[in-house]
Amino acid sequence: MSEKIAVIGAGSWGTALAGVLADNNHDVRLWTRREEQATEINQNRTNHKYLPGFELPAAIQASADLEYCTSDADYILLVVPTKAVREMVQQIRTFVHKNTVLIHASKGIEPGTSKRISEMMEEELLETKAKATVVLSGPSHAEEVCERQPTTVTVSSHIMEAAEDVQELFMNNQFRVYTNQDLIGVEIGGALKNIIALGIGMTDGLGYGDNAKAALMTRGLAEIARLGVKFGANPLTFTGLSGLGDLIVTCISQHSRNWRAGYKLGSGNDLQTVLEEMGMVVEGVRTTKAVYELANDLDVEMPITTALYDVLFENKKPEVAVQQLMGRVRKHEVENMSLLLGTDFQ
Ligand SMILES: NC(=O)C1=CN([C@@H]2O[C@H](COP(=O)(O)OP(=O)(O)OC[C@H]3O[C@@H](n4cnc5c(N)ncnc54)[C@H](OP(=O)(O)O)[C@@H]3O)[C@@H](O)[C@H]2O)C=CC1
Ligand SMILES: O=C(CO)COP(=O)(O)O
Repeated sequence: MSEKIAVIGAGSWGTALAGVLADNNHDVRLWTRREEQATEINQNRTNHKYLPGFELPAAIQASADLEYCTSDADYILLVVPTKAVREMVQQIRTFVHKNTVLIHASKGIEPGTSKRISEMMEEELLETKAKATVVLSGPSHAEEVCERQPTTVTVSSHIMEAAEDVQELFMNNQFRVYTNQDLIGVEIGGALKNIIALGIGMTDGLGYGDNAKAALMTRGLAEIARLGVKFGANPLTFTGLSGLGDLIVTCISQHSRNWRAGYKLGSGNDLQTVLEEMGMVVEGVRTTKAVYELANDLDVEMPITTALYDVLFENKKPEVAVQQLMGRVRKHEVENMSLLLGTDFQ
């Protein structure tokens, strides 16, 4: 069945997901805040800034008119950087009604409030009630989705029926969608893997090898799970697509902006210059700040996040941060995880 779907955000991920939905014969309206980008997409079938070299499906209708895109949409998919989520929900909430399913595909935690994306969305909806909020997350770089390479993701919601509807919306032979009941775990895994990818980029920039990469990924996943479980997440979610899966792809892929930014930092560039050069969102930077604050408030041990925070915001040299991580007091590897598994999780 063809559904009407508004995609809010014509960056790389919003455009790629609009392409999946267009391939599935839905009525797709892609909102951009730039009129000239809407014209480019509609006339040339390209998005040269974010997805150079790709031809977009003819069925995507781009527009800078938010009302045209959202007013009678069955689904509204929000795909903007975390820092823009609140202002976008404020703009779309007059077009949300009790049958609208809100989906988001962003990955981040808000500094200052420590909120997940779905929490920010629900706050900004005020008294407006949508049918459900659903998150879509997992190992999925936009470029490979546009190439229609095999990709798997997870959708999660407190309302399982809505998650299943969203699964149906996106599923096709190249894009396989799983459901997961653990909304908290799915959002935390997707946001926090960016911190570890920045760290791995940094060690690559410093010239360290695969041992360092494997160490950071493994111990990084342990600290992501440690924080997630504190919020009631199911530890097994972190072994799934939105946890380990996304951690792997973001740490090893040539497409990862977080890895690339980390690499430039490890090669000696300063943060300001790196972010200006990227021209695309590097979510891990703000998420490192948010999670560092959260870990301190909750007294959760997150040594890799702390090391990254010191490099990004306290001018610590990356090589010094690595030495300090390696010189920490000795630990038992699985002790914490077995404690986690004894915790009451959903
Ligand atoms: N790219 C990917 O492969 C994946 C990305 N994600 C996540 O998706 C989210 C979006 O990232 P992505 O598409 O990659 O980002 P990009 O950097 O590719 O594009 C950012 C988009 O957001 C728009 N934007 C920026 N600030 C605002 C604002 N204040 N109000 C409205 N729109 C704004 C930009 O518009 P303009 O061009 O006008 O500046 C642009 O369309 C992130 O959370 C990311 O982690 C998740 C999975 C995969
Ligand atoms: O989340 C992503 C892949 O699943 C995108 O990661 P980057 O933002 O690092 O490119």
